[in-house]
Amino acid sequence: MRPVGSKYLLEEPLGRGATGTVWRARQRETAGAEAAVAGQPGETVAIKVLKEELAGDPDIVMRFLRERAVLLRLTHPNIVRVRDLVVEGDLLALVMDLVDGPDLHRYLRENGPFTPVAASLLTAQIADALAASHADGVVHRDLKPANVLLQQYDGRMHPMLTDFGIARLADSPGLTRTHEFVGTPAYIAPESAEGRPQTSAVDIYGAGILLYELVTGRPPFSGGTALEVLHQHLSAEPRRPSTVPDPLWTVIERCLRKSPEQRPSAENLARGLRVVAEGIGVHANAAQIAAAEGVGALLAPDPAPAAVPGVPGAADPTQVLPTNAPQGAYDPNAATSFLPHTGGPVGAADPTAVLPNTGAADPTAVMPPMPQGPPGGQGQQPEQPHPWQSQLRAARDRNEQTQIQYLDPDADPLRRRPQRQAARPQQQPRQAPQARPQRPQPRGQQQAPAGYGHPQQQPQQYAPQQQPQRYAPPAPEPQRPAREPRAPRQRSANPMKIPGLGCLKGCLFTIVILIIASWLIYELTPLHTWIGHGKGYWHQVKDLVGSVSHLVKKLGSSSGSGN
Ligand SMILES: Nc1ncnc2c1ncn2[C@@H]1O[C@H](COP(=O)(O)OP(=O)(O)OP(=O)(O)O)[C@@H](O)[C@H]1O
Repeated sequence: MRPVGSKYLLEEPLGRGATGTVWRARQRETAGAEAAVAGQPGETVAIKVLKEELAGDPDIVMRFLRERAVLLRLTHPNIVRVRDLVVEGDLLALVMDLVDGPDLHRYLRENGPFTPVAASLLTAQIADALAASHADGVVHRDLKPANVLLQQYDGRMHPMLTDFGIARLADSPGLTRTHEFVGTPAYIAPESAEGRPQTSAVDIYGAGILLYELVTGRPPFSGGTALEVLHQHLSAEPRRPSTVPDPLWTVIERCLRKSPEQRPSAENLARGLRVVAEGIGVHANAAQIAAAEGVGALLAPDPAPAAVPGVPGAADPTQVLPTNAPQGAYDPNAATSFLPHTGGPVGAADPTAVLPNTGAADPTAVMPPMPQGPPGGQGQQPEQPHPWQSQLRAARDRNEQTQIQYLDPDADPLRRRPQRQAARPQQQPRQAPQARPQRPQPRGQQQAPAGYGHPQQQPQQYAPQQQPQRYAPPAPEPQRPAREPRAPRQRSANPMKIPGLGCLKGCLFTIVILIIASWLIYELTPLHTWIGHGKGYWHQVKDLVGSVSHLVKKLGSSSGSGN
């Protein structure tokens, strides 16, 4: 167990995000006066320990300290309370109330979409939290289901917005120097994607995406890469799913307006959603139905939206399309990313939309600093590729160089033995493996949080977005089984070993057989009386050998004298 400051002990990690790791922790002693909640020894809390990249930046530490008061004073029934901030050496940590329950992203994944009524009521509470924070001048900027925790009490689920101010902290001058900003591509408002000035309306856009995801199970904009998703935020209109009632669609559509000035205020959003929930419920009366149908009139924009101070590139309306592009199938629920800005017009990013496929990128990665262009990017030569494009190209080139291809073992120069043979036709690269099978979704009745209406009759199973066809490295060769230790060589049945004789062994054996056979024939037949006149076999053989050698000698001497 690791101590955090003198007052807390980290017990076990609850999860990891882009900005840090959240731990279940225990209070050792009562916190000092600087904490918003003193707490009691033994009390369990949640502590978000910020990443070293953040904690190691003096600008961020300064901002952390400056924002302390804002973070500690944000209290609302639908906001996870920050109890204390710990700055100690290179450690920055936020001590929060521990929420006993899943986050909304996990809940959706496990239970499928909500009914329109349940989705409206849940989002209304999130809008309440936003209204309170916007009134205090705090913009969340990273609204997404993973940042909504579902607290369970009294058998009900109660949404609690967390990670308030984290985006704001991470967006300190320390990071803006590097032309980066914080966000999650599936939930990023168009103005954030373009690096335009941001206001509290970015949270309304996030609420619209979240509401859409609650009723359909997926966010409205998807694509193969983060860049594609961002393009859609900028230019595509969300498609209306057939299951969404008219009044609810009016609310979603207004939240997802490209122009921030046309989105409702958080307060009006909360009110509108409650009117919709009443009007689309099965027990709605005529007046409620009529009110829901007229919800558009309630969704007035905020006349004085809270501005996001010090947004990178806020002064540069030409900055477009940031992405850290997890280049591979894009996960809409990827963690918050630090996204580098690009310069150049929107269209300039089009060629780079075909991004090199580097596989699953670490969604928590902080992109390397981008070289600074001229202030505002205004003076940039149109023909010069933006550093971001150059970086993409370099990554693509690297990829091409290191492309993995199946190599026929016979064609492998490291394995091939020098031998003459006709050139083989080159083997085709192997087919990419089939897409991974989808995880089986939990079946059975969907359980909506109590208090949010009944589950849908036919709960739509949440399914991850269809991943587009993409290059996949070939399947690794199946691992060869480890070679069995070689079995001791089988000895021949004939234990006799005559070194150097080789196949003569058989001849020798044949001669022995012939000798034995001739001996038997000589002894057992009348041959010995006819030929040998009673002499024994060996005697006869000796005589025979003697007369043969005599004959050979005689022949030799006669041929010698003849010469
Ligand atoms: N106060 C809390 N009480 C209990 N669990 C929490 C609390 N805050 C966060 N968690 C859990 O910790 C995990 C990580 O949280 P974190 O906010 O770091 O991740 P995230 O929101 O998924 O990522 P990102 O930083 O990209 O927004 C989540 O699964 C969340 O459910």
